[in-house]
Amino acid sequence: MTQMRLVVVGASGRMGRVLMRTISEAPDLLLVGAVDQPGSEFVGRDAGELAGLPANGLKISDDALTLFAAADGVIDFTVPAASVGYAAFAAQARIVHVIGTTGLSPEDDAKIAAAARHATIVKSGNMSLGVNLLAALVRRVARTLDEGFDIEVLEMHHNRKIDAPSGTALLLGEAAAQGRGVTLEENGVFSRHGYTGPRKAGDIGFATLRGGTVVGEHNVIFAGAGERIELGHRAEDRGIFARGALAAARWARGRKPGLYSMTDVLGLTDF
Ligand SMILES: NC(=O)C1=CN([C@@H]2O[C@H](COP(=O)(O)OP(=O)(O)OC[C@H]3O[C@@H](n4cnc5c(N)ncnc54)[C@H](OP(=O)(O)O)[C@@H]3O)[C@@H](O)[C@H]2O)C=CC1
Ligand SMILES: O=C(O)C1=N[C@H](C(=O)O)C[C@H](O)C1
Repeated sequence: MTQMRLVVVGASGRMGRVLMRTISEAPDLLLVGAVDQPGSEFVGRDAGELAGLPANGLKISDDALTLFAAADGVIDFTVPAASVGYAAFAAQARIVHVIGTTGLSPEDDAKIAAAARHATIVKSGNMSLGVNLLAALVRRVARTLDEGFDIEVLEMHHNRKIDAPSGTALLLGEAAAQGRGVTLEENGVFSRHGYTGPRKAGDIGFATLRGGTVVGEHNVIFAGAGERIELGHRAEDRGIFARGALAAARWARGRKPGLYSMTDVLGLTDF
């Protein structure tokens, strides 16, 4: 098969740079475009140099649609409003769109689902193999344990992160809710402060820590009477997210339009 031609949007971001480096190491992938938002100081700069590589002659562009028209896929770790716009462009170009962006609202998700009528979209709050395997384990454990075990999701990230709780924490909370046969909308508790009263049986609690340069740490705690089960994941390097996103792009190539998750990509549906 020919090389898959990819555009990275949010190219100057923490993930954008790692993605461009990871693509340069993959013989089956070709970086054909690198995009930042109009007005960005990085537009016009060499994409290779931005990624810490030798110059590659590819200039950072703010014209996403033109680049999408000549590509097979786009890899997107940006901000919600940008990802919604890029999904519409990907639908116009009928290409693969891998979305790692977190913090999307239900309205954003509805627009992405609409774009998936024409684009092949893979979206996940965490693209790593480890976290998606963890989610499958959480679903399984939650199915076994009853409300005698309180479920709490704890996460820590670097001090530049702008959304909370993390997309991964929500993904893990959803897995716990699914396992228990309930919904996060009804059972999720996202903040506690002041005179809260005792914990309600069946709640799925979230706690958020921010500080330093932590790439991403998640723990799901099942706290019972006299014992506690803890399942966790520590991301040590953003390369795990980039490799997962590129695996998703390869998997989605040639697949019919639709909205897919990393569970589909990794074949964990029946776990
Ligand atoms: N699913 C997963 O596995 C992972 C998800 N993430 C998520 O990915 C997202 C990005 O994370 P991170 O790289 O750390 O964040 P950064 O802030 O470092 O990068 C985001 C980039 O997107 C750019 N951007 C903003 N708007 C646009 C636009 N309209 N077009 C193009 N680029 C735009 C920003 O540019 P500017 O600075 O000019 O605003 C910035 O360069 C977050 O939502 C994060 O939670 C992160 C890691 C893993
Ligand atoms: O913003 C980040 O950095 C990360 N975001 C994702 C999330 O919100 O879960 C994934 C990863 O944990 C890093």
